[in-house]
Amino acid sequence: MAPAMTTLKGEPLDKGALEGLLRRRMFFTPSFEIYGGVSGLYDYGPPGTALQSNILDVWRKHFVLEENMLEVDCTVLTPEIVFKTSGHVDRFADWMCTDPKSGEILRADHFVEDVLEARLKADKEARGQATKTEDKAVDAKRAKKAAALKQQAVKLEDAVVQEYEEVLAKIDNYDNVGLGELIEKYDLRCKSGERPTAPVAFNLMFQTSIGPSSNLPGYLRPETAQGQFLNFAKLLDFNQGAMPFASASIGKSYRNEISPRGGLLRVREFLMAEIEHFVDPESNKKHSRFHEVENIELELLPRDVQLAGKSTTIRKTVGDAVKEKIIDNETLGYFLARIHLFLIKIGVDPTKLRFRQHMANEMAHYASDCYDAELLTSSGWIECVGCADRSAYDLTVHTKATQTPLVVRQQLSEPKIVESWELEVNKKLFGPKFKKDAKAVEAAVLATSQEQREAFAKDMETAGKITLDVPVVGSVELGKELVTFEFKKITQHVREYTPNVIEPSFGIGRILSALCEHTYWVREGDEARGVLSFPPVVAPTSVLVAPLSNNKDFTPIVDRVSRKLRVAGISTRVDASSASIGKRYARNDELGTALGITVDFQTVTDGTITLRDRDTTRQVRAEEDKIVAAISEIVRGFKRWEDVEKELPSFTSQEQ
Ligand SMILES: Nc1ncnc2c1ncn2[C@@H]1O[C@H](COP(=O)(O)OP(=O)(O)OP(=O)(O)O)[C@@H](O)[C@H]1O
Repeated sequence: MAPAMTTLKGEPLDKGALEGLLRRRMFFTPSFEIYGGVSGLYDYGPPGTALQSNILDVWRKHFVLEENMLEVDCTVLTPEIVFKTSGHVDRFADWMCTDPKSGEILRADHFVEDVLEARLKADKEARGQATKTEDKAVDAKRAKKAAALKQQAVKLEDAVVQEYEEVLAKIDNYDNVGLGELIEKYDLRCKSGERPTAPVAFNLMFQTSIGPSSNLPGYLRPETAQGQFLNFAKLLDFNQGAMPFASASIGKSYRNEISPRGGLLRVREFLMAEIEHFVDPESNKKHSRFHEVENIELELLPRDVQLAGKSTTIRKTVGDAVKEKIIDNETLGYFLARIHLFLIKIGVDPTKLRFRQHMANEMAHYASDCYDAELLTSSGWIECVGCADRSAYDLTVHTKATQTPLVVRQQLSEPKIVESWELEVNKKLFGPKFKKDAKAVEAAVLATSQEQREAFAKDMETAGKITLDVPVVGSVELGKELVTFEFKKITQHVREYTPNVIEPSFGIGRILSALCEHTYWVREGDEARGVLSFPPVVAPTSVLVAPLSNNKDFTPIVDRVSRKLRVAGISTRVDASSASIGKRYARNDELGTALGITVDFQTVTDGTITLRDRDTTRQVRAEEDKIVAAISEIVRGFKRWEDVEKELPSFTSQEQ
């Protein structure tokens, strides 16, 4: 089981208090609430929206700008043929079962997980109680009673506890049959007391139809990736044919989750930021910048550890993990390290971050290896970034389906002699014979593989014709007069290959939600108050500007300071309300505002203002321009509060 969740200061997390804060301060809120809401749909309020856009800003700088990625923005609406080809129509599904009595729909793996975890929890509590009674037993009679209680209270045998823990460690590896067997073996019951129905596949995509005639079926995309793959040839051209390169995209995705839960953790509409890094498979997936990250240490939970029923991570440098093949290749290792650095930069607690390798059955249908960046939350360890090696799967299937070569043509420095089945098409006869389908038929002939050509050459010799399946057109017969096959030795000046793809895929809502838990703590005082210690680079608002009172002399100064901050591109919020300065600070601590400026009577006389740090509540005092410059450095991540404190005189006030 996942360890108990703590706050930034190591206290047990009061989830209810944090949720109350996030709701009260409108970080996010259920959509359509006044109509009763729809589960799995959330709106973001002002601080949530600002936090999200700051996380995205860091993401763009950390990945897109740093690596010259080609950012695209593709459509959400996607024709069915795309997802049929990519395999999503047939396989993008979760296992679902039903409570036969109440009709409640359950996600089968979550159901098994929940029941086993609840049993383990009850067992743990019972054991704890029995031990306490035992400790207190001073005479023989009471000791006997305590022993009897222990017998009664402990419901699970040690071996069963171990079995449950082993099942939970590899829960993602079970398919419908496996989950069904677990339900039967452990007699798992729904809330109604009944056993659920056998798990069946439920496709997670939202179906729709495009256009008024309803004859073009489509789906809302469940990931942004396909748009990037379909544009591969154009992107390669844009990149002047240079490999490797990466595309990136930020956009909404949609999944009809069986049972949304955990607030933003499992929703039906969510923002993804995805990278598709295209790499030559013959390069051993080496990465030219690997040396920059090879000494970074990661907490890894490899597949074999989980299969052994364990969940203890191993700490390794990325360099060693790649050498030892715990991480398959440099490019995958490079991105895991870059993901680690990004998450730390935005404020994720490094002690609540691990990288878990997928088990064979858990991997999406397109992936050949996958590591998830998981963050510890009050709902346990949650996947927030998936980093999959999608091999050449997507580009290959789309090439086949469309006869559009999504490949790289690499000029060889030395020509290569290869033996190959070549074909010749008689274009003059194609037009009259196939009319409007001529182009499609020709493309299908040209797209045939070496194996197909060899078989067709034999068919042509024996039967004098071949039969070819042409997408959309159907089955077509071609005689010798239309196409001929010949085995030739040819000199190749160009190597043609389908790139492999490494895909880091970020769920922004999950990251944001986990970040709120990781940065939350409670400041004790006359009244305990929540604080969200976001790093200044992502804090929803960088600076609070607060006049000490509503004295009219303060107004022009407040206006001038906030204008200067705005001109410097620093997000600012003026709070000239009548609440005490302490209350205004506390409100902004809950909002995660990084810094606070106060304009007071001294400002009117000597032009100095104070600057307060949210986390320490310590203050410095200096001239307006010096303070604005210091804020600018902190917000851009160039200086820390401690550096500013060394440079500017400190200031003490009663209400910090
Ligand atoms: N329903 C969802 N709500 C919020 N974020 C999601 C959801 N599904 C996926 N994500 C985010 O998108 C990222 C990439 O999606 P991916 O397909 O790898 O997820 P997944 O393996 O299907 O997730 P899970 O197993 O938790 O359903 C995830 O790491 C997660 O952050």
